[in-house]
Amino acid sequence: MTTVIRVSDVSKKFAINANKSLKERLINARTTKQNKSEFWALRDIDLEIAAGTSMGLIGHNGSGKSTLLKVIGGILSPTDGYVERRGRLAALLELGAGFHGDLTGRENVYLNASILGLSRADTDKYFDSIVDFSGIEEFLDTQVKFYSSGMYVRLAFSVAVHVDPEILLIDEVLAVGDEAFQRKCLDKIRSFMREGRTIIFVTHALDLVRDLCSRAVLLDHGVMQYDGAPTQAIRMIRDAWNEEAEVEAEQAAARADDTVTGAATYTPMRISDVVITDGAGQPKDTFSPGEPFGVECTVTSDRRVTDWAVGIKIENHMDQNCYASNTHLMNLQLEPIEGSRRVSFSYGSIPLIDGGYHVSLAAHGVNGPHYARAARIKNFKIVDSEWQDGLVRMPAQVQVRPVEAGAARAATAETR
Ligand SMILES: Nc1ncnc2c1ncn2[C@@H]1O[C@H](COP(=O)(O)OP(=O)(O)OP(=O)(O)O)[C@@H](O)[C@H]1O
Repeated sequence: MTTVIRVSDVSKKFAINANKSLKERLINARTTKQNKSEFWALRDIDLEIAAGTSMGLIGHNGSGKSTLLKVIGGILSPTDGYVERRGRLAALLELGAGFHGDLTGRENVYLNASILGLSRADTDKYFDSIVDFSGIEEFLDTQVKFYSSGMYVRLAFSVAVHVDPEILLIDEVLAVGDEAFQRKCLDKIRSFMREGRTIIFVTHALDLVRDLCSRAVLLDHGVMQYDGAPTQAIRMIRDAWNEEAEVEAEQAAARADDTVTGAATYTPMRISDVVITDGAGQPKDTFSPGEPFGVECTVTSDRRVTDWAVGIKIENHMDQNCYASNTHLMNLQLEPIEGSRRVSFSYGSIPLIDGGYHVSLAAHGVNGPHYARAARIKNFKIVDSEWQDGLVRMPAQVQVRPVEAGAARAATAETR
């Protein structure tokens, strides 16, 4: 396998100026040096990237992904170490980079294409196709400073993929395009991959990394935490998010005792001793999809309340609501409460996909006010070796059979 990019022992340091404004800088000109602090955005990164690799760079905000992509693209030079590249490279790094605001879209196509190494004659040849792909023909003679961010990206992506790059670097910019254009870009990226080109992209869309990449690099505070299979990198980042969520949950739990709200009539209730279980009362926090699952809590009311219900909600790490219900919707008529009640929700199976989840509970009137909330009070994890998109894990039977009699045998597959 030919190596097209080699990143050797790369570190990148930025100087951060404490004097933010020009005025501050002028006033403190003499002490500028003292007001500068250093910050390492990347530390000791080594990567060898073979031709045809599709690699995703993932990590939390500020972990160094864009910096690494810029260093790979030669837009930033490393403080230590070096980068070697082989082959024509096109990069979509920052919105509008490579574009001149006062020039029209048409003029920028020529300018940008020449920066990316395409001759005037070749640009003439590809021009119609570039414009056609971008879908912004009617704005071609408008200065790009009047473009929306989506229009910028449409034109920039279109130029980048028409200059016949062997290496394509893409930062999060595609996210600003509308859904139809994003789909078109992804189709183009897939066809680039089939042609054996090398693609490196930065994204927060983990599903995309799983779908498109053969390799993923996980950065954490500028340090490479993992380099390998996308599924493992995604699991590691989700675990890190879960840990953060657990800290939040602990803080929420600490507050839960006094998370009592009422409408005009204040009715103090408390939710405490929340446990995630195996559906039969045993504490458990990691499940396979389809396993029994349960949540228990104690609801306490200092005074008699006749109209009450308990609600439960499960959200994923993207804050998407995966499930919500309450005892009233489950047709359970609760006896009036005064004192404490142990409430347990049991489910025969938990049909969610691999990932981390948060459980929230609430006590409220059947149609009325909230008496107590315990938001994101507990977390649990679903671990699944088979990857699926969406929210729910649906057991499936698939059969592919020949239409012509006797042509081939039917293929069947089953997931539980
Ligand atoms: N030109 C710069 N001068 C000073 N600090 C910088 C500069 N560029 C980036 N940084 C800092 O370096 C760190 C890494 O930034 P970078 O943009 O590479 O992170 P990222 O992982 O791409 O983040 P995000 O997911 O938010 O886009 C951040 O703390 C950022 O503030």
